[in-house]
Amino acid sequence: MSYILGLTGSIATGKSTVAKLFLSAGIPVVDADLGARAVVLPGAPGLADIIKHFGEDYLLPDGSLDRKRLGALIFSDREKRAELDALLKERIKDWIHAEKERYISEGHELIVLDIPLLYEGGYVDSCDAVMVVYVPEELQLRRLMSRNHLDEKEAAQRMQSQLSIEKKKELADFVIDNSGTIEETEKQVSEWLRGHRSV
Ligand SMILES: CC(C)(COP(=O)(O)OP(=O)(O)OC[C@H]1O[C@@H](n2cnc3c(N)ncnc32)[C@H](O)[C@@H]1O)[C@@H](O)C(=O)NCCC(=O)NCCS
Ligand SMILES: Nc1ncnc2c1ncn2[C@@H]1O[C@H](COP(=O)(O)OP(=O)(O)OP(=O)(O)O)[C@@H](O)[C@H]1O
Repeated sequence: MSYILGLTGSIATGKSTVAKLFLSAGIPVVDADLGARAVVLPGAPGLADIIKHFGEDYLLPDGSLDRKRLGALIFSDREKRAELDALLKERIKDWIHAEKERYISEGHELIVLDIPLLYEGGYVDSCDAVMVVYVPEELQLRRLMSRNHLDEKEAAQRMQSQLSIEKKKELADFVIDNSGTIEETEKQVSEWLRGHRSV
């Protein structure tokens, strides 16, 4: 039986950083953001749906999705975001499910599902437990502004498009505090692994 650990947080709290630590410990990670990109590749039905709904302005000259433009639209408009979610949700879910099943069939003892919208998207029942990567909101805002080169208003809008990190921390089975150094985060993940590797 595989143990399915859901890994989440809010935007820029450090999910990818923690996912890399699991990967380097040899644990398979299903990355929902990769799935979200796969379903809108040129030729994929997800991209056709987006263009039909939002228009050809959201295509780059090479035929790929203009992610920057679509991001600017959906992070500043709740209704548009709900429309995009409705177009992609099931396709992303199917992609995640297929990846999870592939790793289960390979007999992995522990499989991590790295899903930014794990709580919002209704993935809790797909996991045996959920780990939340936490930083206080003030630090989240600073890291998001710096990583994505956003001003404070744009970064705050993106944070508000998800359930707050404080709420996710309350819901979590396990919390990794990523407000210190990467080494401190690594220590918490190693400790968790020591306690759960043979679950
Ligand atoms: C709007 C898009 C094109 C912007 O692309 P961009 O390359 O700028 O951002 P990227 O995909 O790397 O996402 C960055 C982060 O934004 C957050 N995010 C993405 N989509 C959403 C959303 N619909 N609602 C809330 N937060 C979101 C996630 O934390 C994600 O990790 C893209 O985010 C997208 O297609 N979103 C819809 C798909 C989705 O729901 N993705 C989340 C996977 S569970
Ligand atoms: N412990 C840390 N110390 C300093 N910087 C960090 C730490 N952890 C992560 N970062 C930085 O913070 C930013 C956000 O981290 P990361 O990309 O892992 O977040 P994420 O939760 O995966 O984001 P997203 O929701 O957008 O996928 C990155 O620029 C990363 O390099």
